[in-house]
Amino acid sequence: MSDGASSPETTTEIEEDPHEGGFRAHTAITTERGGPRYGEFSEQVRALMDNVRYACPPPEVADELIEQLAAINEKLDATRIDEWHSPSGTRIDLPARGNITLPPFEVTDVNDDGVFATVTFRDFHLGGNKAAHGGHVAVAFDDLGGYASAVAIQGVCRTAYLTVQYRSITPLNTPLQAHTWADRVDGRKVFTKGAIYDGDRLCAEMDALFIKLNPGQQ
Ligand SMILES: CCCCCCCC/C=C\CCCCCCCC(=O)SCCNC(=O)CCNC(=O)[C@H](O)C(C)(C)COP(=O)(O)OP(=O)(O)OC[C@H]1O[C@@H](n2cnc3c(N)ncnc32)[C@H](O)[C@@H]1OP(=O)(O)O
Repeated sequence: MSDGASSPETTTEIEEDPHEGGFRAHTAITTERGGPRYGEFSEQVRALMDNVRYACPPPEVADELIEQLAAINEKLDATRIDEWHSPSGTRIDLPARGNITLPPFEVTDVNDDGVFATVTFRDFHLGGNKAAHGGHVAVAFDDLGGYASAVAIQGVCRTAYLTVQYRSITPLNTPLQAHTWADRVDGRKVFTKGAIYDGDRLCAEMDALFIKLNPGQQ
């Protein structure tokens, strides 16, 4: 991420972030939560999902995997904490801020023209016939569009609507160029656009409205 990037209202200490609503008006930004290997941990989870998407385990392997996965889930369950303190979504040093539910993206620049990122849809984002699932494309746009809106209006926003035009196949396992930008700001409303390219080829476009949250808004 560029050093001079403007950022929405942020906080590094959760204690400084009074929680007044169901969706915080501040975004925690961290680089240490979850420890130095949280990125590797996330990547192992993505690899697991990639493998599961294409796995056809014979019954005896399924028996073994179920036991191992149950043990892993028990261990993970014991480490669960609340949404506001969890590393996922706050680790700006990691792909998709360490949120494994998002298509992994790396923000390459944030400037007056918006947010620029490289996004890679994985095997587990398969829709069909080697193309990314349209819903996952929308997920990438929602997060990166929310980011561009937050930067433009200096506060966390919620999506009011989001339309995607699927112009051509969005390939898997290919670093794609994503760009989202605030096209127009009108009070709390941020009309935001976006595009994802595979080289010169336009894969998808976004047209969305994000609304800045009022203080304490649920
Ligand atoms: C240096 C490092 C920096 C790093 C920084 C990293 C930080 C990154 C920052 C950030 C990244 C994270 C990004 C995440 C993004 C994800 C976002 C989501 O997925 S949100 C979940 C899905 N969305 C919902 O669940 C919303 C459900 N809907 C609602 O809650 C409400 O309807 C809401 C908030 C959208 C609006 O409700 P109201 O009560 O606040 O406001 P009202 O008065 O209804 O609307 C305000 C204006 O907007 C128009 N409006 C509202 N909805 C509209 C619609 N669907 N279409 C057209 N206009 C609409 C209205 O007509 C009104 O316009 P008039 O002011 O009168 O001109």
